Amino acid sequence: MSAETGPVGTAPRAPRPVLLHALLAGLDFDRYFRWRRTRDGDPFLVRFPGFGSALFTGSAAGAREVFRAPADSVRPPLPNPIEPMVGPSSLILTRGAQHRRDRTLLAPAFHGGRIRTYGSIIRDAAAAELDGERTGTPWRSGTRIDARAAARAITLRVVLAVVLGVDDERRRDEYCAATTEFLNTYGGALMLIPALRREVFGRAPWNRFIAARDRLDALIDREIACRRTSVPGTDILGSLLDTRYDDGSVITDAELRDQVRTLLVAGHETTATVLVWALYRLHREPAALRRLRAELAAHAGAEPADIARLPYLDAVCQETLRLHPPVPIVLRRLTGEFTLRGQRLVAGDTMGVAVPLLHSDPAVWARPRQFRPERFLERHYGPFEFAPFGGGHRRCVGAALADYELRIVLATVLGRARLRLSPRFAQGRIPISVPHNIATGPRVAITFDVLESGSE
Ligand code: HEM
Repeated sequence: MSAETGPVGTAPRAPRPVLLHALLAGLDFDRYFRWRRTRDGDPFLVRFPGFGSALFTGSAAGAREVFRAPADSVRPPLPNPIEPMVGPSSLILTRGAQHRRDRTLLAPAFHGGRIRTYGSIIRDAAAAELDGERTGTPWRSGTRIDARAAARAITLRVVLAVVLGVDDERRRDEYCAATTEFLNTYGGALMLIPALRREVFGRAPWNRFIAARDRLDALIDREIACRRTSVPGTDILGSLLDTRYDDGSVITDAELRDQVRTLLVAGHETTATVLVWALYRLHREPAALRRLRAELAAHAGAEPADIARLPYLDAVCQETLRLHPPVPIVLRRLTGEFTLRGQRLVAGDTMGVAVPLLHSDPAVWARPRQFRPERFLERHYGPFEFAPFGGGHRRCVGAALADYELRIVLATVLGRARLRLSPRFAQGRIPISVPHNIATGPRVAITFDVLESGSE
């Protein structure tokens, strides 16, 4: 529900004390959501101080209702914590006719056939990280790897190549530095407390964020200006410059800048987080790791497109996305009346899918807390049971790229290196997930020790 209107009709009230609930959700939202489902059933209302409330469902029946809501009856909630990062023209934030128009422009650049041409770029990006191109330190036995830093470096390299065609070292370094600084200056506090978004004598966190965003925008603007006067290129920017809206007009520079920034942000932290969790889970489950290694060994030297089709590799990626969806909540704000799981909502109310709950619904998933990729070989799960990329008319536009990238990077890393979780992570509790910019990921930096690597 909107903060202004409060609950209507039969909809439940936000639990009190509000701040205590916000604190519990902030400390470990996964656990908080599970507790709320057990206590209140499905759906339940959660209040986000500063952003209003949302009625959440974590069931397949509820997800079906949310994802099937007519496109004109919903829009993204505003204010939105990521708005300063992606900008007002971002596909993530636009609605109605503008969203339809931009989606039609962007979606073809992410179709499966197009994505498959990026196979060698993805494999080379993973290999470059193992060779130590970024750090100067190749993965050799005895090296300790910070999995998030390594995964981010790989996925940033991929997204820069795929979206902007960046393939030379100088430009890559420039973009990597600007994007990383941009992301690092937008911490959890700025994201969740809008009151902090103000300039204070040029020294506040907000000032640093604006300066970093300006630096990244300057690079993007330079790229757009250069491409407008030359051959557009085969990357996603090229395809956006080359395409016209249905009325014959072209995308403006300001809109293009927001879309490019969106793709850089949405397209690498998310995938990087899943890679970290996949490596972590596999190294905690020796049988799964053995089975995957055997499958990869049987297809050593295969083309990326063939690797990406391997069934157990596919199951491992799906099971990781099930247990650790990097975008754990998917929200829709209503423009008219709607009924979610029997609860009446009105215009301005917000409803959402709690993806971790959907992915652990005992009615669908046997032993849901267990990492068991085999479940994806035994049964097909429908789009309202398994929805790491959301659903309906706003389903993640980069899903095919992310799926392809996950499989090829994982295969390249496991094919070239033998790793061991550092002793502190090898046993004990699974780290909790917290928001990192646009995605949630492990709160602590998970590290691996390299036992053996193709770089030696
Ligand atoms: C494992 C990686 C990823 C995950 C789990 C993920 C997940 C999601 C989710 C849950 C949504 C919201 C969908 C909804 O509202 O129903 C979304 C939207 C979006 N994602 Fe992804 N994403 C990933 C990777 C990517 C990549 C690689 C790109 C592009 C390079 C991308 C670009 C976008 C964009 C532009 C949207 C907004 C779509 C719209 O509103 O029409 N994502 N993503």
